[in-house]
Amino acid sequence: MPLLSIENICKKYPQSEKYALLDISFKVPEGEILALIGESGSGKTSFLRILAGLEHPQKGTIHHGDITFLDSKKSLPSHQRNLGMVFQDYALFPQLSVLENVKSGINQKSRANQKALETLKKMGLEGLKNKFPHQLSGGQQQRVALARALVSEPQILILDEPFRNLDSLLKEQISEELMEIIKEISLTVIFATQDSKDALSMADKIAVLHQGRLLQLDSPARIYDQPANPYVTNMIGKMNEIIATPTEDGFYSSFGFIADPESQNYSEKVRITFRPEHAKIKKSQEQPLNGKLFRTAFFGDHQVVKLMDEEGKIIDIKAAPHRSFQENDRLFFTLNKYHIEEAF
Ligand SMILES: Nc1ncnc2c1ncn2[C@@H]1O[C@H](COP(=O)(O)OP(=O)(O)OP(=O)(O)O)[C@@H](O)[C@H]1O
Repeated sequence: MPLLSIENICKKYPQSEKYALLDISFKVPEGEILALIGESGSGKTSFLRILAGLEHPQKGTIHHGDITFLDSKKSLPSHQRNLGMVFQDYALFPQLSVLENVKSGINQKSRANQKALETLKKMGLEGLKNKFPHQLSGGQQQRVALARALVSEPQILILDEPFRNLDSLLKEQISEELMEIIKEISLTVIFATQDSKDALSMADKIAVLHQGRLLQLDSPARIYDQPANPYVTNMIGKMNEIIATPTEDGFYSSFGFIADPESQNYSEKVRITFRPEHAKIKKSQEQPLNGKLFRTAFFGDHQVVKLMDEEGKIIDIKAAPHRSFQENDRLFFTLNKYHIEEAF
């Protein structure tokens, strides 16, 4: 089983004072889909380019099974790493037809035409084979770029923000197609994204990058439920935070009382954090927790209710889409799941 093993990658660009990547180490088992998530400038593209052999770090090693991609003595040329790549702007050759573009992804020239045609067919692109990139929509260009990346049957697929330029409908369609292909051929995939929803829904593991450092690498569920620190928490969806004071049988907060014998384990103020879906708006007013309705935001299949305390602090609660609320209403809620930690 070729395991992709990355150790201690450090990258600093000339004329830059900061490291773009600092001591990045992790492993990706064969067939796993890993999402690299981080805001702009966190180092995602730099990492993918190093993995692809297009950029060289100051330090670090990369092995794929028993093949050395990179160590202190050598760097295997990109075309010998058996990987496919799709970058943000697709990088299709404008002067080449779709067929020629896909053929350019094949190193071995024998049967190149036949292979390229087979790949185009598999991806439903056969009818476009004589068109040029400027005659294609963004979604079609994306598919051609993907066809070119897959035509050589790589073992690793690298995608840099593959859905950035696509509208949400097309994004869903292409990501589903991509998942099907990936499952069929058991590819190892590493994709960069700034969108936590893409990372959570598509990846087996998520690696969170911040200022060139790897903050957490975990399954989507663990990253979501047990973020390692406040940065990861905020990167992956909304997390509400309430500061509360422990008493004998619970916690007092600006949104009311949270009955919980756990409070006995705390003597100082605590931070109570919870996701919007872990609170529930109740019809009954006999709940100790409540807030004034500040605003609702409608998302089709759900709405987010924003409640405010007396000090103007706002929390988000997910609610069914059809429930109607009036601004300034006092709404009562319960907490189903939350995390407690010392506040200071
Ligand atoms: N060729 C370069 N020369 C100098 N600095 C660079 C170069 N490429 C990237 N950097 C710097 O390295 C850091 C990481 O950039 P990188 O492009 O890897 O981040 P990113 O997470 O991919 O961002 P984005 O999502 O905007 O593409 C940034 O501070 C960036 O300015």
